[in-house]
Amino acid sequence: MPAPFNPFKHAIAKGDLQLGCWLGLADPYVAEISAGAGFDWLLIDGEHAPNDLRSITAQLQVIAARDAHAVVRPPIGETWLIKQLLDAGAQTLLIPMVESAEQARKLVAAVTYPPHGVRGVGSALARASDFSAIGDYLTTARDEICLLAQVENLKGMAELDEILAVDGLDGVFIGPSDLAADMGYIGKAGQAEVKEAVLDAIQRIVASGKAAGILTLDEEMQQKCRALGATFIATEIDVTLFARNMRAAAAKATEKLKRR
Ligand SMILES: O=C(O)C(=O)C[C@H](O)[C@@H](O)CO
Repeated sequence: MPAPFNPFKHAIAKGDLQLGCWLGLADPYVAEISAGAGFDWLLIDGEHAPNDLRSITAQLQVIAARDAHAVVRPPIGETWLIKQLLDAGAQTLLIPMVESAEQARKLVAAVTYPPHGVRGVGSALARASDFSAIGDYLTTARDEICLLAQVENLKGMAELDEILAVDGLDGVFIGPSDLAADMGYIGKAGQAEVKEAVLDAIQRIVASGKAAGILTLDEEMQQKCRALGATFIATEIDVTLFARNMRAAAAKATEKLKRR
């Protein structure tokens, strides 16, 4: 029996749009609710949210029971951390702060078993192999792993063409917030110069034949990125959705019931 089919990997390879939501509340209950909401993919954020291997695993478990696909972002693209996340059952990884082809090649090696890569063999213990129930996991896992690189600073943008030429990399995600900061517009991802750089990068990624992705709450940017051929677009963030609605609810109740 082979490794589980990765619908997200094959969908973005065909150019099929996959709509996603960022999960930063770092809770399996929220992940389960989100997984039933109708998004195609959910980003479990280990970079900016209070996630660790156990909380990421718990979210992988609940999402697996629904139709959404889990994408995991580690805080950094370290080989040992990638090994742990893949063994925990993550099949799609979004690696932040990729800024060179050499770095991208090391990431490809980290998700590939020897002799072509350096992923450590531990499938006997791993949720990824259904605890050894998937007999052909070791020889089929790589075919269903989707590796995505985040390019989100000026160095990475300058190296984008070389990064796109790396075999084994499925797609490139442009991070508008970090890119804006490195361009000198911190907190201003909507700055015209930033938007122009993002759209140019999306166009180059699509032209290279790899999948292009982004997270943007700006509906105009979502439409423009899709029009350029972006296939994995995150349109919401659970933290901002929750915080915004909680504040609005408190204000509404205060307005109606408590005259200060
Ligand atoms: O740079 C970006 O934009 C991203 O990588 C997304 C952010 O990390 C995410 O936390 C939303 O701000």
